[in-house]
Amino acid sequence: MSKYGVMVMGPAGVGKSTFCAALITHLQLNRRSAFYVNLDPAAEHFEHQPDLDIRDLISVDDVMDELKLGPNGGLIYCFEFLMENLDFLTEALDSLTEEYLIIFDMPGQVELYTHIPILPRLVKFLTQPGALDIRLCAAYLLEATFVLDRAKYFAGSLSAMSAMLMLEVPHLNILSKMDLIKDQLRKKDLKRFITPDPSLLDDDPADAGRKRAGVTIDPHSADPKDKDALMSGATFKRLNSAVAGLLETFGMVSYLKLSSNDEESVGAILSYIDDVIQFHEAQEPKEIPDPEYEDDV
Ligand SMILES: Nc1nc2c(ncn2[C@@H]2O[C@H](COP(=O)(O)OP(=O)(O)OP(=O)(O)O)[C@@H](O)[C@H]2O)c(=O)[nH]1
Ligand SMILES: [Mg+2]
Repeated sequence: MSKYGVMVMGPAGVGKSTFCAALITHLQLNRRSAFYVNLDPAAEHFEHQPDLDIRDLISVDDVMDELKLGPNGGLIYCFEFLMENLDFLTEALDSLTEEYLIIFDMPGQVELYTHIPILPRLVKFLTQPGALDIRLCAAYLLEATFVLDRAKYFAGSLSAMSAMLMLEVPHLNILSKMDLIKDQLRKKDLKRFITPDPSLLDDDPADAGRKRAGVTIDPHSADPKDKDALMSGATFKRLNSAVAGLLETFGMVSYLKLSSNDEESVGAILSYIDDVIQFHEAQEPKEIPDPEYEDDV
């Protein structure tokens, strides 16, 4: 029996847990079953109590105290510990039927997505045919306010693509917190961010702002405190163009829009999730009770 799941990932504070909560609420309202797995050992508050919680296996505070690690080292240790105790996941997930959407709420440390090969191992374990065999997709969130800073937006898109290449499961990129920017961008402009458009770097409002203010930048400034020079010099521009060119060449990244406080928006993302994991194909047709015959039984 197949199982179905989504792994909600992305940098710190992008709205992963809020999205998980909104998704669970939406599923409940639509009479669907969710199984919420918290894999963030440092998480503290939940709108919906997790059905399975990594904090019941290992506590990041204990790890930091006992092993004298900082928060990021502590998190990596917790994940290595989880990988050595995979029964913790198998025992809880094995009996779930195909009706459930298993929602994995991931931590925000970027180290987890880029520096170490733990996530690909975890995903392989969860999706392995003949074992848990979860049809899993990744939902990678990037905060929509990033589009207001072109360099940040392209760097974020590069991190999304890197996660995509690393995990090898169906992948949805999502611009979260759209409500924060919807009044600041015209629809036409937003389109250029939905699929990263390298020409965005040619009309960076930050450049125009500097020009208007008559600020001249010394791109060769040696003073590391001269952040404006570093972040707008010719070398930085070449780097951003290279990143934008790379994203265009691969042509893999495009975004869906999400406002977690808008149920319609959450529902739309859920239909994409359902589609990529082919959730509906596996559902048994449900028998709808017919009141005419109920009395005969
Ligand atoms: N305006 C707005 N704020 C949001 C939205 N989603 C989340 N937030 C806010 O963003 C902050 C961070 O949200 P979380 O859901 O905790 O983010 P996270 O990605 O789980 O954070 P970490 O687990 O610490 O990496 C909170 O203050 C949320 O209320 C959204 O769609 N719109
Ligand atoms: Mg969170």
